[in-house]
Amino acid sequence: MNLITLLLRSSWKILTLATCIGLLSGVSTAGLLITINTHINQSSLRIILIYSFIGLCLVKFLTNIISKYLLINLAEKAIVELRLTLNERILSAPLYHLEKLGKHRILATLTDDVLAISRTVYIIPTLCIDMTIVVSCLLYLFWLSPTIFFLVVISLLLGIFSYQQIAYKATSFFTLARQQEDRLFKHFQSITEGTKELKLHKERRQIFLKQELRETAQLSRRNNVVGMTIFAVAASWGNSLFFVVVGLVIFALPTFQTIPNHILSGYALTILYLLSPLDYIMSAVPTFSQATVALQKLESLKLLLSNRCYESNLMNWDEADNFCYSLEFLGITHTYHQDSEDTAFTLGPIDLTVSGGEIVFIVGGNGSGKSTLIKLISGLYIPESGKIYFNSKLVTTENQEWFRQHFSAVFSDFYLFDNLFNLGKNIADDKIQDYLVQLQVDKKVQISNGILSTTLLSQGQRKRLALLTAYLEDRPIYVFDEWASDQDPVFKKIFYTQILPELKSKGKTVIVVTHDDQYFYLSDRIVKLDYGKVNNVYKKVTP
Ligand SMILES: Nc1ncnc2c1ncn2[C@@H]1O[C@H](COP(=O)(O)OP(=O)(O)OP(=O)(O)O)[C@@H](O)[C@H]1O
Repeated sequence: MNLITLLLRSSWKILTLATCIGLLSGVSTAGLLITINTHINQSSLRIILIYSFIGLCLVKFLTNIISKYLLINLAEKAIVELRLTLNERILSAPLYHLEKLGKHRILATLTDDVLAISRTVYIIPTLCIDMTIVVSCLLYLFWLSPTIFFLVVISLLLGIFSYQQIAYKATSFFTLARQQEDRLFKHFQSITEGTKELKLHKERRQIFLKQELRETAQLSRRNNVVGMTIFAVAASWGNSLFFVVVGLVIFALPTFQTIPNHILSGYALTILYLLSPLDYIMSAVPTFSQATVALQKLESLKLLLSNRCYESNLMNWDEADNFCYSLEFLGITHTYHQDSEDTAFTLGPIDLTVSGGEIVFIVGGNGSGKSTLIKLISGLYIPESGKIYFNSKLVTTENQEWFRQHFSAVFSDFYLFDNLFNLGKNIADDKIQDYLVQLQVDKKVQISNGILSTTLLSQGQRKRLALLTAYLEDRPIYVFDEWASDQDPVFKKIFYTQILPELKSKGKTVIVVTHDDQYFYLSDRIVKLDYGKVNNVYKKVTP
């Protein structure tokens, strides 16, 4: 995808209209130059020239404004669409792919790359008009004298070719600078997520600021400066080349053959006029190069290309079932591929069948694969091998999105949304208030129009609100990843002895990752994991 297709996709009609009006603006500029040159080479003042001059000034003024207005609108639309598409694609990309990229790369893309592309889109309006001016002026020069025109064009091509060679070198520095940006965002993430640790440890903070952050920022700055300087040199070279052409036309050519005065003045006037639009075009090239680097980055992250997943999200699925009769996993596996395959972790193959209304506990030591298993179970990871059947229906890449809609989950690294309306359900505030009382957070949080008054709470309280969200979702399968680990003993007991049995009595399937062995007896089944393999499946344990 390049910038032009991005703009074309936004609205090709506006682009065509703006280009036509821009063309008119360019032609009126050439007309103005012709009028001025004709007047300079005439002894008497002709009224028609004055009217033409005024008329062309007016056309140039109006077409300039209209064309720029249309293109600015188009540019804004393209940027909004790029932002929205990018966010949609991120959400539809496979979770494992996003985890591998890391938050810092995704943030760098959403901020830096979008900004680099936006900057380009903003200069496009003036660029289009300037290009039409250049083309119209060149046509005028051809009309004045085809022979001199070819001389000018050869010099121009020479200039463009040498400029391109230099520009190519400069782009490689922009690519290096962009790589540093990813590292820079990783440092920003350390600052926002590691504030407490950095505040507490002076030496760590200073080493981080001076060695890591400053070094990366300097490296990025240096590469950008080198790239920009190369472009500045190239632009000056191109500019000087034009004066060389003017010199050749005015001083050198007349010594070989007689050239009429109106042609000489026409050439000098037009070439000098061309300097300004050409300068703008040349100064726009670095911005274009940075945008190209940004677009290449987007494509290398495979965010714009994950069409398959994206389209599967847009397909119309059957309504999600409201009961889980059976959930079968046959030989499912997942591997976290590492640079060295020796350290890669593989979960599975796992065979497991869960029925509706069953409470299953998943237990095991740290790093045994419990969280990975529930990501596979809930359809967030696509199994590398094996099959999943939900209510006897085979789950495939195409209906993965539909499958996921049967789960409500509170993960250990959950995110709490304050707007409960985005659940797509119309639930009265009074009902939610009752739940807040049951969860003992009513003194801290109020609900108004489906929005929680605050989410700035203790981790245990936030988890209770996440549980409330899951409750309201009212889906057939519930998944809790160490939900009770942050709860006080009283509420932990309420969770295991009241909330879980209540869900079960409603026919919900409940899958709980837990270390709380004193409550193991409440489960219908315990799946014990040991380094990615199912070690044991215990049937109901008695207290
Ligand atoms: N995104 C990831 N990329 C690479 N490896 C990962 C990733 N997530 C987990 N792992 C590895 O997979 C293994 C299992 O991790 P997992 O989080 O599933 O374990 P767990 O049983 O939930 O552990 P804990 O009880 O500590 O939460 C670990 O060895 C971990 O290093």
